[in-house]
Amino acid sequence: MELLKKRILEDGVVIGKDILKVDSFLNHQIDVALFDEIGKAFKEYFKDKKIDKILTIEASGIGLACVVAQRFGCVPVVFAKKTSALNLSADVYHSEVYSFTKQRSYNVMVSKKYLHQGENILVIDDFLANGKAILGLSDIIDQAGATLQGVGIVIEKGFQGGGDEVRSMGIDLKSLAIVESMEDGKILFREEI
Ligand SMILES: O=P(O)(O)OC[C@H]1O[C@H](OP(=O)(O)OP(=O)(O)O)[C@H](O)[C@@H]1O
Ligand SMILES: O=c1[nH]c(=O)c2nc[nH]c2[nH]1
Repeated sequence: MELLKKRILEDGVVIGKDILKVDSFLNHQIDVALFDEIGKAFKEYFKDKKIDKILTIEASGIGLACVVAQRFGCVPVVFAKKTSALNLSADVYHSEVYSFTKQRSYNVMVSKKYLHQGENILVIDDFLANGKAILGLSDIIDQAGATLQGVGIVIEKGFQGGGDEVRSMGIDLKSLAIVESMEDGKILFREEI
């Protein structure tokens, strides 16, 4: 998505070897007009799929999942929770997810009330790095007996390998921008085939 790549080059900041900071438009302050374009791009890619629900993981995926859901007839958005709470049902699907940015594991949970056997699920998230978040969500979808129809990611860091692992599992993964390298702070994108 050219608009997104241009924005990453203009406003993205490389931290160390492998963190791309895009919090001025993607995951802290949010550019709603850009989100709308992102929603359109995912709808265009997944337009032939029947989608009953969108699944994401808190926190950064939630806003994106909502704009994508609007493009699929306002299907429900469900997000996996990273911490337990008094208002979370005890009857949950759960999976262990290691957070690359927080450097710790979470037992992420989705109430059994909100994912059902036979449902067609589109997973949406802001970043794909080592792939742990997507593998955890895929595991939860399997536990529910639902079907993972595809995964939409805004920024994949191709050099961390998670995206290629997800593709090798036969999952239909669409990343709107794939960063191939960030050496010396210079962002290079993977050529699209
Ligand atoms: O492919 P992975 O290695 O799993 O990395 C990608 C995940 O990391 C980020 O979540 P983070 O844990 O930073 O939480 P946040 O959404 O609260 O920022 C991002 O939102 C993805 O969910
Ligand atoms: O803002 C972010 N930048 C990153 O490089 C990253 N990797 C996983 N999750 C991420 N979030």
